[in-house]
Amino acid sequence: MAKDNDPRLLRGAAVRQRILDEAAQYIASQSSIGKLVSISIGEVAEVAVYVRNQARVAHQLKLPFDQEFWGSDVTQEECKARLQEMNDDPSILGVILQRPVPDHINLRSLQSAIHPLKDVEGMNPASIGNIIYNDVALAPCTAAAAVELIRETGLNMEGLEVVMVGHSEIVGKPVAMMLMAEGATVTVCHHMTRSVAMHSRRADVVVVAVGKAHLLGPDMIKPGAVVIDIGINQTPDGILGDVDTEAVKEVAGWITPVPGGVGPVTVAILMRNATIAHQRQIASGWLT
Ligand SMILES: Nc1nc(=O)c2c([nH]1)NC[C@@H]1CN(c3ccc(C(=O)N[C@@H](CCC(=O)O)C(=O)O)cc3)C=[N+]21
Repeated sequence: MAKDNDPRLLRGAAVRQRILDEAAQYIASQSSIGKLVSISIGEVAEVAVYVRNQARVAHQLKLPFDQEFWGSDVTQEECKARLQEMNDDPSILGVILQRPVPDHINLRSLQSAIHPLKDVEGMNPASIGNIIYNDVALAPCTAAAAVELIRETGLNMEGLEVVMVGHSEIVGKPVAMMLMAEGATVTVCHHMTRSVAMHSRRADVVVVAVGKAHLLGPDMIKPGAVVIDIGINQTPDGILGDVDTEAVKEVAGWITPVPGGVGPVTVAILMRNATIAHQRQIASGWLT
């Protein structure tokens, strides 16, 4: 196992603390602030882990927090009605809808039902479009966490060759857009890409968000590359990332561990997004 002070490990702790300190300061400066509500539909292990950490950190920050668990038999109409109520509830600051949702639920329709000013994950189609215009202030949390960790290396992002492995709407695509906004040259690989290795081997930075344990091996990166592992795979050996960390860290220049890398920063970004939503609600005259 990597030693704690292994310089090749790009840990999330320092980035997380900076972001949380800023959010805590903002929250303390407000006479009052609404609550962040996290909605889960059905039982999903990695969602439970995420929501538990949201609750813990919100409590530390003194940010009011609520979690709602909707049964996997909930109907689309019931979901939309509840989201509409939340949009109109002044005690609620923002809403995050955990993924995945049961197959019978139309996720995009629900994301659209969360008012953009309460959309703390930036996944309402009206919100995610901002990223195309380089407005990345309020972006999907995991994607923003990956970008913050690349920035932590100190590498100049302009012209940086980045390969994003995975093209999900909540991670892969936002990461690609956000890094392009920083001037990087981004290649996005996915399940139809003929050879991922052909692309990843020439990359300065490889970001992996596929959901396949140890998908990325040491032969798939060039020496000194930055490797950002966004995978959270439940396996009989515990939670593994999408990268074979022990083998890849012998070749990489930096590599984010799982746990201890992107995950903790994701939670911090969500808290920051909540404070940004609050500022936007004030700017829009919703709040005084
Ligand atoms: N709309 C939506 N957005 C998400 O961002 C989202 C989601 N749905 N569904 C579930 C996944 C999973 N996810 C995690 C985030 C942080 C940790 C985390 O804090 N991990 C810690 C360890 C956690 C622990 O073991 O306590 C770490 O990696 O160090 C885990 C999982 C976000 N997700």
